[in-house]
Amino acid sequence: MLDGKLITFEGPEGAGKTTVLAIIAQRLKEKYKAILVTREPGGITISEKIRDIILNPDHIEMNEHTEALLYAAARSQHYFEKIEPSLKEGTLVLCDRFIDSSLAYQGYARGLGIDNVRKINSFAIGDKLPDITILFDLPPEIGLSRITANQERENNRLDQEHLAFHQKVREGYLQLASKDKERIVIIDANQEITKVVEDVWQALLKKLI
Ligand SMILES: Nc1ncnc2c1ncn2[C@@H]1O[C@H](COP(=O)(O)OP(=O)(O)OP(=O)(O)O)[C@@H](O)[C@H]1O
Ligand SMILES: Cc1cn([C@H]2C[C@H](O)[C@@H](COP(=O)(O)O)O2)c(=O)[nH]c1=O
Repeated sequence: MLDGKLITFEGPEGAGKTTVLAIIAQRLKEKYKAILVTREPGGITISEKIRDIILNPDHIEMNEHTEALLYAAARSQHYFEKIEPSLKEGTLVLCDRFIDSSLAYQGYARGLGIDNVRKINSFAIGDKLPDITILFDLPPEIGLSRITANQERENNRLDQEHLAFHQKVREGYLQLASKDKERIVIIDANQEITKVVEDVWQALLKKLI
């Protein structure tokens, strides 16, 4: 059996990743038998528990090294318990955030250094990278205003960071994309949702054919 593919959805807060991923997953189900939708940090019991620790807004004392290590620990368990076995069964895995979040948030915006965060992740999951990454790009103030308007969304510890931090996250992502044009496709997320969905769909079709 052919191995599946790992497709990751990345971008700053409120970029529309989760909303668009759900619509794209529905469409892909018409073409592919096996689709798995998952997320980071989380996706399985242990990693969801780590998520609760990392994102708890009361944990303001968490230092940036602990934060980076916890994201990597959650990823290791998620990858080996859920993602890798699914890929081996030929499943198309759609993951809401993955390693590029750690590189952009912890490596670039927190200032730990992209290479240091790569090393932690290399210990956690080896040299695994997504096959395709969709990067939702938009000015952070627009993403943040979207999540503030969404009453149902829980406010997490990273949402509370100042605008300059979220601007750095965006810069970090764009820097990663400029160095890996083959894997990372930038989508303008500051458009009507239907247009964003269509752009993501076309990008995926091109890569999956
Ligand atoms: N293109 C869009 N235009 C306007 N509003 C949007 C658009 N895409 C998503 N939204 C709205 O913005 C909010 C955030 O969307 P969503 O949760 O999908 O983003 P996200 O990238 O997953 O965010 P986060 O990573 O912060 O959880 C939701 O209320 C959603 O309905
Ligand atoms: C995987 C990962 C995530 N983050 C940050 C990005 C967000 O602020 C939260 C996750 O919340 P979401 O609503 O599920 O998007 O965690 C990070 O900093 N580093 C990572 O590796």
